Amino acid sequence: MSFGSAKKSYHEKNSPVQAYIEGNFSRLHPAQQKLLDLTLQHPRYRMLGAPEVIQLCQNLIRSIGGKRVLDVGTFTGFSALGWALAIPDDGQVITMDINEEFSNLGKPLWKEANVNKKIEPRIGPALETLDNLLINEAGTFDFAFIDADKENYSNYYERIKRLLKPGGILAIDNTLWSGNVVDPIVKDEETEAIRALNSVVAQDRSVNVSFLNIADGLALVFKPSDANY
Ligand SMILES: C[S@@+](CC[C@H](N)C(=O)[O-])C[C@H]1O[C@@H](n2cnc3c(N)ncnc32)[C@H](O)[C@@H]1O
Repeated sequence: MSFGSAKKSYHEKNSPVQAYIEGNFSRLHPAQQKLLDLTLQHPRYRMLGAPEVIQLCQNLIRSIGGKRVLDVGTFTGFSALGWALAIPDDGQVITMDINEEFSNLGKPLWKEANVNKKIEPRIGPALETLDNLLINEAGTFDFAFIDADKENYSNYYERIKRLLKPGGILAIDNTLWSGNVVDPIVKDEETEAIRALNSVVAQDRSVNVSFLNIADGLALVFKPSDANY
């Protein structure tokens, strides 16, 4: 089996199907489009979240009336901007990264979209930020997006389940990892970490799940409205 084409970066794919979907259904705010264009010039642009994943998650946030969002992995702030645009004025996005500089690209666009006051960057290892939030804010978040270091995906999952409100939604990005998760030859640490997380999610009967073959793979985890954890 060949995974050659699947291993191309999502942002380098340019199929007619993708062009059709983007051409007809993309609803990026002008500030999102600017940040997308700017980030694509960044040397590490491959880390950028896929626009249709961001749009899907924005729609989920709007549908559940989400106000408080956790964003694990800020990079240039493209995902954080999406969540901030989807929540009301009194909402809050806590976005986490170990690198403070990446988000300097996005901050002027957060301001341009007039959502900067809703976004709170927390610099440092996301695991520490989540542990600190667990002290007083368990069960208070409507939506979370995991998109940082793959080795910690299972740790993020376990913490975020408790930080979400009953009825809250968690989206986990890159769960296909360019197809590597189904390629038995690939055994690097990141691939193994994503496989381990996928296996935990697949077997976790305390949540509802959907695994989407969109962009680089997206696992959606729904905390039931009667959850008691
Ligand atoms: C894939 S990028 C995030 C992309 C962003 N969500 C978007 O939609 O454009 C991953 C980010 O996670 C950050 N990161 C890596 N390890 C981390 C850690 N232990 N704690 C917090 N952030 C981390 C990296 O610095 C990088 O900016």
